[in-house]
Amino acid sequence: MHIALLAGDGIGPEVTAQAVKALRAVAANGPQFDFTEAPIGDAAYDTTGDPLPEATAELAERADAVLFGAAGTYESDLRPPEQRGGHALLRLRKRMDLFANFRPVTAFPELIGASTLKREAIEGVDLVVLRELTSDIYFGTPRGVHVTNGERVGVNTMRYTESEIRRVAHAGFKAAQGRRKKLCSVDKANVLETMALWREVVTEVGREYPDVELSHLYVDAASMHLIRRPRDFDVIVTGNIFGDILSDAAAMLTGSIGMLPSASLNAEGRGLYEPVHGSAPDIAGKDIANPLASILCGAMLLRHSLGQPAMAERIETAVRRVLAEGYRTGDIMEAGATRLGTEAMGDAVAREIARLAN
Ligand SMILES: NC(=O)C1=CN([C@@H]2O[C@H](COP(=O)(O)OP(=O)(O)OC[C@H]3O[C@@H](n4cnc5c(N)ncnc54)[C@H](O)[C@@H]3O)[C@@H](O)[C@H]2O)C=CC1
Ligand SMILES: CC(C)CC(=O)C(=O)O
Ligand SMILES: [Mg+2]
Repeated sequence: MHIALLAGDGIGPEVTAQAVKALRAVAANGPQFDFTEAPIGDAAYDTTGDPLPEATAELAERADAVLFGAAGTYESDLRPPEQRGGHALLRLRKRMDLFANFRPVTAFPELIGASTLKREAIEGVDLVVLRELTSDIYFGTPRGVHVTNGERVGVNTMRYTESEIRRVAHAGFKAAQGRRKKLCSVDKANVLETMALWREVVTEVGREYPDVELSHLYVDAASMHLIRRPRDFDVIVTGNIFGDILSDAAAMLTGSIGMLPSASLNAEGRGLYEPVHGSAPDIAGKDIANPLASILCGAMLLRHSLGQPAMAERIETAVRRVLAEGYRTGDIMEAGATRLGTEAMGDAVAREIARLAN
């Protein structure tokens, strides 16, 4: 089984190295994985002039699955889009048609104390943000900056076609059917025509899933309810920009953004697995980033792309055990715990995986 490894920028290479460690540990007595590395983001732009070289895109398309780190830095974010590290990821998502981005938000009991929120609010939180990933204001045209009446005008276009909404809605209802059968669609239908269409189409699709309880929230209120009563949510389906923002907020229910993995899937079930966090330039190169989001991406990859649910579970159990033993990276540190660096946390998880195999 062939995994394309696109580590990218900042903490991307540090955390994906730990995910690879976990995947190698879990495969020690079973099918082996071949990893092929390829450049993406600033690292690729600096050497090839393109943040998404054609060879990288082709490798990602050919592989059984893609393990991605993070792309972009604050410097490259200010360049024209085609030179930005982060833009490379948008292009790859579009090219592979990875429209369904599943972002599970699980409050590990061991980490309740690491959250800034009250225990009563987050105990038992288990929800999924399903973010549409290939359309919306991130891709709509016209876009750009032009001069009108002597001043600069920035333009982006929020745009959704009916079929784009329909397919992600189906993915949301199906995901809810496999869970607690509740789907909350988040939009801004009171102000945006795009989002009025979103609500209409999700409601239509909902008629095909009478066993799923459908609710709707506006994104502003949803962000409040998500923090106030997170346990009420099962699956949240939303557009690209709202899902981007809501999932970072939801990360704090788990203690840290360093805990959130994600799977970006297309209609054929092909997937790219990426932590929800970015390249974190403020902590890059210091061996302090939390690798658990990336390691948990490895588990999602095994489950969704490689058909290895037992192996996926072994990685997840190992993560839980390491947390139960009191090991923490700085972002989830609490009194009485043992602080580990990125590498040491990866080693601890790999060790636990090996123990589980015996
Ligand atoms: N998927 C991707 O490749 C993404 C790339 N980006 C890019 O990353 C760069 C930084 O963006 P930010 O807005 O600062 O978001 P970020 O997610 O990289 O960092 C936000 C904050 O969370 C912390 N953090 C993130 N991941 C962590 C981890 N694993 N362990 C411990 N702490 C962690 C960082 O230190 C920082 O304080 C930008 O250039 C941005 O464009 C941002 C989001 C996603
Ligand atoms: C494409 C990324 C740079 C934007 C982001 O924050 C994300 O996809 O979560
Ligand atoms: Mg984001």
